[in-house]
Amino acid sequence: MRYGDKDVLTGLDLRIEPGGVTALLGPNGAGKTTTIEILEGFRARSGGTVEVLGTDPEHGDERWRAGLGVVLQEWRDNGKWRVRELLDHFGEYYKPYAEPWDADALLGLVGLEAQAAQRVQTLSGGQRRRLDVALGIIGRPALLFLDEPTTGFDPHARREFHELIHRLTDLDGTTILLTTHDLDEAEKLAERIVILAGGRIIADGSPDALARAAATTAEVKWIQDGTLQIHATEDATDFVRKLLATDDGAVTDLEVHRASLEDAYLSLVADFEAGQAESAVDTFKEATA
Ligand SMILES: Nc1ncnc2c1ncn2[C@@H]1O[C@H](COP(=O)(O)OP(=O)(O)OP(=O)(O)O)[C@@H](O)[C@H]1O
Repeated sequence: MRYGDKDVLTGLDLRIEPGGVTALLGPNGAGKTTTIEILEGFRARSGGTVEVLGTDPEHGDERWRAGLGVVLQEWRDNGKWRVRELLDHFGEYYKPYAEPWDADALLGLVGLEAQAAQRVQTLSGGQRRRLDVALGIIGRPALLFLDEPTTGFDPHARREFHELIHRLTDLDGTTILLTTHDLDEAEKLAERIVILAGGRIIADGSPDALARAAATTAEVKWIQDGTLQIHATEDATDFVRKLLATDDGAVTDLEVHRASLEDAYLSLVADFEAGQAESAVDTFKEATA
């Protein structure tokens, strides 16, 4: 994908099997929204091949679109509608292609029964987001896209939303692709995490596999002659053994810190924000290779 003369996605190669939750993770501006907009058929790509539910999104017809659920980052339309009426109305659109959710059953699923008769514009942020999800799944999509679904949520609303996502994945075998820049959220929700940075995928795997891969580098810190020393090593035990064998008592305050996936990811984001995209990607890849 290229905007003007700026390449935003370069060589992104991704295949997602049906079922489960995949999180597309990456720092601000990594290209997550661009990627899912291309997959949703909302944005024309500059090149490459894309197939979603067996169809090129650029040529997807209404039947194809009815198989997708889309929850965009933010939208504020339909404020005057009442919640249940809006769901009934949207459900009608799906009838030629699918048996849509019954509005009341769906309100129960997303926890908005008490707001059924309320106008959309009077909902809280978290309630509005749950309505967005209800609208996204009302046609029982095979594939649901969620773009940064919990941005702006307080911790309680975030936890409730995570429970909702878990309930959804148990239903109808819905496949979910969500974007987030919150690693913690990705680890909680997804079976697979795909990290996008610098226009390409720099890590791809289960949260456990990525965490194990990232934990290979350890940081050893100590004070010697009043000066803080830091050394990164893959074999901390061997390094420490050699250090202490030669220290003559000058080494104090020895600490070994094993890098977590979060450490590797946070340093990637910090380097990105400092404009050091290339070296950030290389360091992260070394840590998770
Ligand atoms: N319509 C556009 N025209 C020009 N550049 C764009 C356009 N849309 C996005 N970009 C640029 O493309 C890059 C990727 O943007 P995108 O919104 O896909 O990132 P993102 O990973 O979703 O970021 P965020 O986490 O901030 O939402 C950014 O550098 C952005 O400035």
